[in-house]
Amino acid sequence: MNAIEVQDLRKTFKVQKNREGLKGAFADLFKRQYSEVTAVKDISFTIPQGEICGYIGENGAGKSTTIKMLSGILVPTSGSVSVGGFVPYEEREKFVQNIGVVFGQRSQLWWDIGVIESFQLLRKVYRVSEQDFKKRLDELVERLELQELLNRPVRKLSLGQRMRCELVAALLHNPSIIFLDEPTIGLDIVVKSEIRDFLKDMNRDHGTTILLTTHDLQDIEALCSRVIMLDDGRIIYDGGLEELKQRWGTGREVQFQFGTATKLAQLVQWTDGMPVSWSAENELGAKVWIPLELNVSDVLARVVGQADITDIKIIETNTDEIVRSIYQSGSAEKPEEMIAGLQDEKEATHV
Ligand SMILES: Nc1ncnc2c1ncn2[C@@H]1O[C@H](COP(=O)(O)OP(=O)(O)OP(=O)(O)O)[C@@H](O)[C@H]1O
Repeated sequence: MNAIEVQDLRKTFKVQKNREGLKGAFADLFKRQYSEVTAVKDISFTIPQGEICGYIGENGAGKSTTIKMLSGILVPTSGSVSVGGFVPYEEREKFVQNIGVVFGQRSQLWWDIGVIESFQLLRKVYRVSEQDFKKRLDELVERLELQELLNRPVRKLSLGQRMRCELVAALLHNPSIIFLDEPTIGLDIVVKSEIRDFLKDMNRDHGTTILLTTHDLQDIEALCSRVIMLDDGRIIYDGGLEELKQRWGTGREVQFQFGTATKLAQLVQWTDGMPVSWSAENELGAKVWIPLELNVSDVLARVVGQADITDIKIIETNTDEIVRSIYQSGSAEKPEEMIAGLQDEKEATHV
């Protein structure tokens, strides 16, 4: 069953124009002028129950606007949306029982009261029984190690502590679908990794569907098998992360450490006839760039056994680099000149 179904979804905002100068301000009093901004342009996708899907794009691409329509905060201009079998903006009361939302840049906890009191208030909002609430809270508090924090006012929590509490707040009513809008923003690497582990466990143990927007591609690598990429309100890629890397990756780099001095000319000779490029900082270390069409093992076979190798490292094209190139081109179709451009960039760093 699909947890989320989106068909030709569009959102246009009417933005008031402010005319310049005193005369303009005066004219605005009598006749307002408006322009339109279309943040989401007829997008369609479905997400099956139990999937973790990354939703990425540059600033202003339309990610938050989509999440707001999916969570019932905004009414679409056109198109249809169904989440957990409900139309979010029409059947709000029933709908919210089934979803959880975390906006990393905003809090749903009350600033001046103890964390546990915010949770109690949310229990009432979501109409969770005392018994279910206690069971769920105990589980979440133990898993996220929040025991010490429950009686502190939210304003006295660190960002990492607050974010862990935000997750509990969004999950107290045991929703089957959660929307996370930049849940790791501003967090240190340790808290980021704790939150990723927690989300992974929750998805595995409860089959929770997760739609995650983030600018941190490590969140995507750690959690998502699928990624939807948005550019200027349109979907430019929807598919596997591995597939994206394969489609856009230009090759791999293999780094060698040698036990005894090995000349660059010797390495070049061993791989003679192969379209690879070698570079070396000294005679005890060298790296080779291998294009995708060539097997790494074929190159290794030429070197291993001949050279005195103490260490080998294989480095795939970095995901950040791939995604940056796609954002820049505005399309996930791989234009030949883009490949050539990336290749030139790579080759500039190799001899
Ligand atoms: N309430 C609004 N009124 C007018 N324009 C808006 C409104 N909300 C968003 N927009 C515009 O819609 C576009 C998409 O914004 P949105 O916040 O959805 O992008 P985003 O991908 O979430 O960006 P970011 O990564 O910066 O959060 C932007 O041009 C933004 O200025």
